[in-house]
Amino acid sequence: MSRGDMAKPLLGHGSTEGDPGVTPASGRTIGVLGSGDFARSLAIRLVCSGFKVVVGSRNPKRKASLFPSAAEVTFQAEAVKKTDVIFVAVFREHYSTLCDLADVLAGKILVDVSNNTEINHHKESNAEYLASLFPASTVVKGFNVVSAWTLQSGARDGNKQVLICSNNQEAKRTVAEIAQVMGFTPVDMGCMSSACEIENIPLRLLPAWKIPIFLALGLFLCFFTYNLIRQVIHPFIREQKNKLYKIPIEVVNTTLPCVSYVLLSLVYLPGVLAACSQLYYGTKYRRFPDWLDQWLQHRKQIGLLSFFCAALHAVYSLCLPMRRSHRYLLIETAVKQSSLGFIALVVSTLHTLTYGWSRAFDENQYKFYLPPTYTLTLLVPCTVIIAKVIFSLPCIRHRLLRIRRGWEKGRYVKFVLPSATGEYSSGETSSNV
Ligand SMILES: Cc1cc2nc3c(=O)[nH]c(=O)nc-3n(C[C@H](O)[C@H](O)[C@H](O)COP(=O)(O)OP(=O)(O)OC[C@H]3O[C@@H](n4cnc5c(N)ncnc54)[C@H](O)[C@@H]3O)c2cc1C
Ligand SMILES: NC(=O)C1=CN([C@@H]2O[C@H](COP(=O)(O)OP(=O)(O)OC[C@H]3O[C@@H](n4cnc5c(N)ncnc54)[C@H](OP(=O)(O)O)[C@@H]3O)[C@@H](O)[C@H]2O)C=CC1
Ligand code: HEM
Ligand SMILES: [Cu+2]
Ligand SMILES: [Fe+3]
Repeated sequence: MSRGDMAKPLLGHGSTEGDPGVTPASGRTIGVLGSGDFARSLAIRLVCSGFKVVVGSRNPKRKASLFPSAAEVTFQAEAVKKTDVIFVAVFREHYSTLCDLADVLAGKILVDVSNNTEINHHKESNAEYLASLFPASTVVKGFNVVSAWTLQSGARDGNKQVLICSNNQEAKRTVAEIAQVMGFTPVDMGCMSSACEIENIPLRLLPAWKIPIFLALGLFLCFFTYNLIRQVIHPFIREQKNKLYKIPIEVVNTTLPCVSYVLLSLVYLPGVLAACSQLYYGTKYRRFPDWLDQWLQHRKQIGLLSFFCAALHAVYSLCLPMRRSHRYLLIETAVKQSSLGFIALVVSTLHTLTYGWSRAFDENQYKFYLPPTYTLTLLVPCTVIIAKVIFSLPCIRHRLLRIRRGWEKGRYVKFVLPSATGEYSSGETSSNV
């Protein structure tokens, strides 16, 4: 999705002077249908921004106490009569229950703030559905990208942008003004056909974390089981020693750095695979397979989870009663933490190599022939580092850099024979920097 057009605000400086027929945004009465979380936060925000607010509820008496006293809470039909801009803070599933209001809503602006629970769950967007239920009203899509929490806590933190779309320019302008008075930055997303895209935006945030979180949990489970066998089950079977007390702290604290470490290397592995693919096909214009594309896009989240596990490990370790021999390790790991990224990967690996080397050949360390966790965690990171070193060899690096600037192997082959005109004497001419 291109974000370029999201950056420009809809209005310059919230000027309303030019329109004689339009009441100045602030001081206007705004309606809110529904009395849920979003409606409440919206009402608070509107009141704070100087608007008069009328809330329409099916049960105004019971809900009135939830709203600021400056907001009027009344029956749906009553509320709608008092205003011509109404926020519909009701779930899509309940839109049809509002149909009785169609007459009073005629000619007014309805703002659809709804989100979806699944991407493209319905054929048409919620806003288009609302518009089809109320053909005499004007529907504007907006505000769904801000959460009830952001509305209440103010737009200072988090996203200040409010994406708006509608088929009616005038209505869109009115809603944009309201957003601006409320302290948001309205962004014009064009006509109603953009509503579906706008509704799916909040959902995209979750899938970005889904795969990395499952990955981290999966790794955690694997390493946990592995360490459990080595640290608890093995002593129990071989020496009849009960070491269950080790589970909550020691086993977890051995598992966390391993997960963190492997996750960190998984941040760099897709870049290596990308380079392999580009070198193999000799072009950067060939689309990667979907899994690699997904992986490249999830690197940031994987990296953050890795950092999170390392931080948790650090907290665990610092809270543990520390043996003297661990001081040395502590200093070293503290140094490790200060330099994040690829350097951290290399340093962690060097550290683990030196620390794990002696263990790798010590037979006592092989419980049930299972190598120490250290040795195991080294596999992926070492692959990544070796690959990175190989790719930094001048000849390969040069080729990779050329590919990433647009040079293509295919074209090189095609033009390698000097043509009659001598125009393409070398492959270099086809690289466009
Ligand atoms: C979501 C996503 C999808 C992608 N899909 C494709 C695809 O379908 N097909 C395809 O061929 N590529 C694709 N790319 C690859 C992209 O163009 C980069 O070549 C690749 O991601 C580089 O790997 P990296 O991020 O690990 O590189 P980094 O680790 O960031 O960089 C590795 C080295 O290469 C250098 N480098 C990186 N990019 C460039 C550049 N553009 N010009 C010069 N030097 C550079 C860096 O300076 C560094 O030295 C995709 C990238 C992403 C994020
Ligand atoms: N919560 C959030 O952070 C965000 C919510 N949204 C959107 O805002 C809308 C409302 O969300 P939210 O406030 O969280 O939901 P709630 O469930 O908290 O509130 C929904 C409200 O709808 C009203 N309503 C009207 N008709 C019906 C009906 N037939 N059945 C049930 N309720 C009805 C109810 O008010 P009453 O009983 O007074 O009539 C109820 O309080 C949704 O479309 C959601 O997607 C968008 C962005 C963020
Ligand atoms: C302040 C920060 C840190 C402190 C105080 C710390 C402390 C410790 C301690 C005490 C141990 C021994 C645990 C045991 O054997 O039971 C340990 C092990 C380990 N630490 Fe850290 N650590 C820190 C940060 C990190 C970081 C950032 C990494 C890298 C991701 C890391 C990777 C490891 C690894 C791989 C082990 C070995 C686990 C095993 O026994 O198999 N540590 N750390
Ligand atoms: Cu886009
Ligand atoms: Fe949709």
